[in-house]
Amino acid sequence: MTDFAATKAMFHLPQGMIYLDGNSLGPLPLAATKRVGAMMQDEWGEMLITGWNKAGWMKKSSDLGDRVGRLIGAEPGHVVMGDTLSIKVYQAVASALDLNPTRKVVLSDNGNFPTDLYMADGLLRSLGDDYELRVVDPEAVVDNLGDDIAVLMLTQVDYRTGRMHDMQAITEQAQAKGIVTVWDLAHSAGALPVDLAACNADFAVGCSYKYLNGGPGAPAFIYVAPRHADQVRPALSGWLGHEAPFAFDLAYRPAPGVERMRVGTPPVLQLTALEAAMDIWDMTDMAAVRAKSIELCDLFIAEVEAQCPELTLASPRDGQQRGSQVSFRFHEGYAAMQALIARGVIGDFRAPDIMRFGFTPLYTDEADVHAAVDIIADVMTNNLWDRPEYKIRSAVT
Ligand SMILES: Cc1ncc(COP(=O)(O)O)c(C=O)c1O
Ligand SMILES: Nc1c(O)cccc1C(=O)C[C@H](N)C(=O)O
Repeated sequence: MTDFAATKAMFHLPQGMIYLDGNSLGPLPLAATKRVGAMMQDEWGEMLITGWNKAGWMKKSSDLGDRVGRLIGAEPGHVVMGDTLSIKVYQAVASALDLNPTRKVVLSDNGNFPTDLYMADGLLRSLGDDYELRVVDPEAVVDNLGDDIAVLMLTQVDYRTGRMHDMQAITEQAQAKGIVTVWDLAHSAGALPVDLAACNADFAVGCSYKYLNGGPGAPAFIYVAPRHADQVRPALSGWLGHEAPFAFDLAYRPAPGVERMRVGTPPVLQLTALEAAMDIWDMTDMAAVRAKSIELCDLFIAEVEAQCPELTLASPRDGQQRGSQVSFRFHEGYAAMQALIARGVIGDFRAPDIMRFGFTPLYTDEADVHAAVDIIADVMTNNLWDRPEYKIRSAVT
């Protein structure tokens, strides 16, 4: 059981705004302001360098890794926080390739978030001309699990449409072909129950600024399965992944387990904000979050389809096949989203024509869905999007 009215009261939700973009950046947990303020004052301010020991700054990456790990079905001690997701993708793919040294191909799909493809491409280019990044349609992944594939790198939930890959089935099929798997859980962690251990996943990565509500720039996480954790060789062999960072040895020796995936100094202010967010997650049950998320998404789809025939559903209709977002296609989707934002309904736009809305039961309820749909219907029925100022694209969309 989760008391969603209680969790909603724990966030700062600006007056007059219906926030449907927690799939990109979660809102501020009220306790974070005080907690980060106190950390700055009492720890950074008063303790200075001694804070690393006295305030336990160095342990935060693994303590929080375990708290995030609970939401994604990781074995305790097998998730660590740090760096950006792009970096964690690079590390996971590099280590996965290293476990499969006779093969040279990384397989992914064209629904993946571009940075994952860019990072894999950059890594493979540095390894030599005989390495290849092969990108296929999401529906063609299973048919392309050939004997030459070393690593399968997929994002479980498509950032544009919310379509989900079946992690358990695909992992099993890939491993049967000798392929090592890397799952990006950016749109899964905090959005739906994930069970990495039950899926026998090899590596997983994700970010903490979306559904987890750790704030802009919050650190990423990485999971390495227990059977690989003491075997993998980190490609980014930073000193904090060393067995004895403060021995200052000139030779690199990896730390035991997933700790070796740490690179450099942890972002302590961001980790402190994430602690406040995880206090809320500690009160929740992912099965209840999932049930509520499907209810909210289904309600939104039904109401939008009843009132806005101009919009075409781009997400799977079946809640079990969908993450925690709903996307609609509209030829002037960018302008329509700007018109909505101007009226307090915050979603986002993904090229070429997708209007994307995230549903986050911790702080979004049925009343928000009804209120948002009223405004969407007004914008669509009365063509309120058709104004030149809504067509000027900003740098960040
Ligand atoms: C699937 C996925 N991977 C990676 C990223 C980005 O990673 P980073 O935190 O490095 O910006 C995002 C979103 O920004 C994403 O949706
Ligand atoms: N990480 C972001 C950023 O730094 C700025 C703006 C947006 C983002 C995002 O997270 C985008 C997101 N991954 C997406 O699904 O589109």
